[in-house]
Amino acid sequence: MKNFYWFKQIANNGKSENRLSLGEYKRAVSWSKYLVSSGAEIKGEGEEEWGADMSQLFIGNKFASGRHSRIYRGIYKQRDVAIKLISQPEEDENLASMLENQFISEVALLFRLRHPNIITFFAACKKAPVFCIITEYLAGGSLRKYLHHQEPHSVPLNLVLKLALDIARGMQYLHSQGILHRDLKSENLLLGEDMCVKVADFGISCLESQCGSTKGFTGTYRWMAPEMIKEKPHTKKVDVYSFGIVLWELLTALIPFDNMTPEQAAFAVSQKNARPPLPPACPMALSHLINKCWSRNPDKRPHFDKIVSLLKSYAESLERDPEFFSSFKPSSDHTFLLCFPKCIARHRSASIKA
Ligand SMILES: Nc1ncnc2c1ncn2[C@@H]1O[C@H](COP(=O)(O)OP(=O)(O)OP(=O)(O)O)[C@@H](O)[C@H]1O
Repeated sequence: MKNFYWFKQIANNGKSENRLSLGEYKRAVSWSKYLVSSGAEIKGEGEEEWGADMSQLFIGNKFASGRHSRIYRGIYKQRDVAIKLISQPEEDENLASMLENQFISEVALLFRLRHPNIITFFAACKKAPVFCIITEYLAGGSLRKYLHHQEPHSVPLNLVLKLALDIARGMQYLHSQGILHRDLKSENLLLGEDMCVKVADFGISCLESQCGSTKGFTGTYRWMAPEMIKEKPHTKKVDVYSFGIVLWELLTALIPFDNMTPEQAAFAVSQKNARPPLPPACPMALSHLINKCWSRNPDKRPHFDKIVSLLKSYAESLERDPEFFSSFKPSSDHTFLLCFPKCIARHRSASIKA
């Protein structure tokens, strides 16, 4: 009875497409029985703050999967939510304890984050071997899915800048909180209303003061900074590298290194300093920024504060003048990012005089 109550379908006016298939229902029940049997029991560090009130949770369809998770739509306290269920495998103790640690760390980080470009966390529940994380549901799906449906090189520049600015603002906030994301990629960027992007999936994120080695992490090589591929000590700048790759994705709508396996891409990036090819039509200002972001030397990569002010000025300039990018050429020296946005103001007054 309790199971039935907990897994009450999302009604949606009784439309059949919102019903769980028998297989999905059985799987959901099998993963959830542990949660249900614990009721709304509150245990463990911090759980009194983030522990879900199970009587308010309704699970609907499974709509996505991660490597060790299944993501369901649902309703929590009358809000549309996504429920990530993570199940520990019985047969692999190491993986089970890694997943538990990831869950604890993801919840602890999400709990303290509040920003329009970061996914909103509502609650979580923990009853080994199943854990759940309840967040706002973002109807637009992942940025990767969106790009997959676009023709290559077809996303308009004003949209590229808007999306990039949302991501950069989310990352600027994250870094201001002393947090490294470490798995920034288009799959972990979700689209909400009005094409607003939100950063999600904090499974391998860490507080800068506590980031240990990445040994054993299965991050995503195509987006991964060379120092992280080499399992060397790393800083916030690993996210700036990944942001450079995401910016390239926005401009091309392609998957980075799609002619290589992830391992080949990792080798090419870390050993041969390979990067995805910049499209010939890429505005020089953006190729300059991307090149800075994915520099081999982390110190040469700009901070998100700089990236945000740069993208904001580009977006404003493009709105005022649709030809802005064809005339604007950033200086190739390293002072460009440092003197920005004065450089743009100087450039604009020079071109007005000319
Ligand atoms: N809140 C949400 N709203 C809409 N879609 C979501 C939401 N959360 C997750 N998704 C979808 O589910 C996919 C997987 O989610 P997520 O990355 O959080 O799972 P994961 O287990 O950490 O995956 P992996 O470890 O394999 O990267 C996302 O790429 C996205 O398509």
